Amino acid sequence: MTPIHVALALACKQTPVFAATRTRSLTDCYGAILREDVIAAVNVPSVDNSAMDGYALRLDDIAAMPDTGPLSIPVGGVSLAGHPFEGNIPVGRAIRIATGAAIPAGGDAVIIQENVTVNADESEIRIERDAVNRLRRGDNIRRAGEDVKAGTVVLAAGKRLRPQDVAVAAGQGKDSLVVTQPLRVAVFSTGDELAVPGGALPPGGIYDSNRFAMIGMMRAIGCEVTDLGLLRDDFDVLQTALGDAAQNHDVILTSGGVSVGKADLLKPVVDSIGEIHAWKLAIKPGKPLMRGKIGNCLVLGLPGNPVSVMVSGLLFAVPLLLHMMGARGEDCTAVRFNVPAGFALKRGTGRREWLRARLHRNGNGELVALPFRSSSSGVLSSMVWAEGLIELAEDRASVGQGDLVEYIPFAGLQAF
Ligand SMILES: Nc1nc2c(c(=O)[nH]1)N[C@H]1C(S)=C(S)[C@@H](COP(=O)(O)OP(=O)(O)OC[C@H]3O[C@@H](n4cnc5c(N)ncnc54)[C@H](O)[C@@H]3O)O[C@H]1N2
Ligand code: MOO
Repeated sequence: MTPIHVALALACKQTPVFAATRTRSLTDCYGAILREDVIAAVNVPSVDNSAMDGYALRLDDIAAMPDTGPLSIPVGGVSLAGHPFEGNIPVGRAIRIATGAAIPAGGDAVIIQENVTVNADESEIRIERDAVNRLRRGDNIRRAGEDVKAGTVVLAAGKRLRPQDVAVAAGQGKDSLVVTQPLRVAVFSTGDELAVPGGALPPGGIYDSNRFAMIGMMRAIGCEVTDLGLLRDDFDVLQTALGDAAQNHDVILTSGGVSVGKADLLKPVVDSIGEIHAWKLAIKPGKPLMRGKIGNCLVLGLPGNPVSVMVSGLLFAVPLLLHMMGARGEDCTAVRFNVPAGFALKRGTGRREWLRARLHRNGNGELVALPFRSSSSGVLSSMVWAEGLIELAEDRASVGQGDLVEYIPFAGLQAF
């Protein structure tokens, strides 16, 4: 059995980054993998501007005014966002200024309007002495380039584009970006005991749920999914289906049929028309995971148990596919943090294990991680109950109450 980090590193090494890219308009880029560096063309903000509604002042003029009592300063003009005050601030004057408006030449501080009193015809402001004393150079001024400096890389190739990333590209005047073309992923389930949802359930049967977990995970990472349905445990059926799918897909993702039973045909089928690279991982759940290739098409055979299909999908298939799409390291790995355990357990070592978990505030107001009542890989409702996973390293033999455990919130995984 191979540790998952070894298997994943090897799989990434043996799986080239998908070459096909395309230029998409910004609103079609959410969730896609950026394949170009975006270099800032302009400073943001483009000029020094005001962070607040108020009055732009020349502090040297103020220094030359009486140093006791309130100050009365005539208003010499207006600077609005999109309608700057032209020229220098006249000596001894203040300029009324709006948030986002350019600081007029000579202005070196903005006093917010709440801190001044304006006379009836708005021709003069009065500033109390304590407010005068608090004035500092640069107050409420956002400097040109303070957010983004022209010439710097604002988005690096390999980034999985979130709303803020797309927004920053827009802030640079871009209306499109070069992103990875969606991977074409064929998905199917295998198993004679399975019935298609919507149809009748034969005695002893079970509805095919795995396909819907797989399709959801693939869609969530931006793949173009072909749903190939449910296939019987039959060598010829599987060979034909896999062979056909490999012709026009980049990835085939299947569930079931990868263990060691007689009906577990995925491995011999892939062997007969392609190659097998690896098929047993030191993980729980999800141990019998098959990775292979038919022509140029990557084949991932996930184990049939419903929790196994999700856990191995989230922690192996998804990171591998993101790597294929050109995602950079941190966008392929799960976010995790240490939390005290609200439970205790002993376990056999050798496999990395994920418990379905939730964070819970205990009697002392402390946040602790709690596992689901069952760790069986057949209990899909555990995934519905859970809000994340507790990860136990291969060599961890026990967890005591209050010991730190690694917690991966579902939101920290890429397929949510
Ligand atoms: N002798 C051994 N038996 C098993 C081993 C082993 O090492 N030696 N590994 C176990 C582990 S761990 C897993 S995981 C499963 C994986 O087996 P398969 O991938 O071949 O999956 P199946 O046998 O087809 O199904 C397992 C289980 O999951 C249910 N299932 C399958 N597909 C679906 C679906 N689409 N929707 C809902 N449920 C599904 C199926 O009915 C079985 O109950 O093998 C163990 N056995
Ligand atoms: O690997 Mo199996 O997935 O433990 O149930």
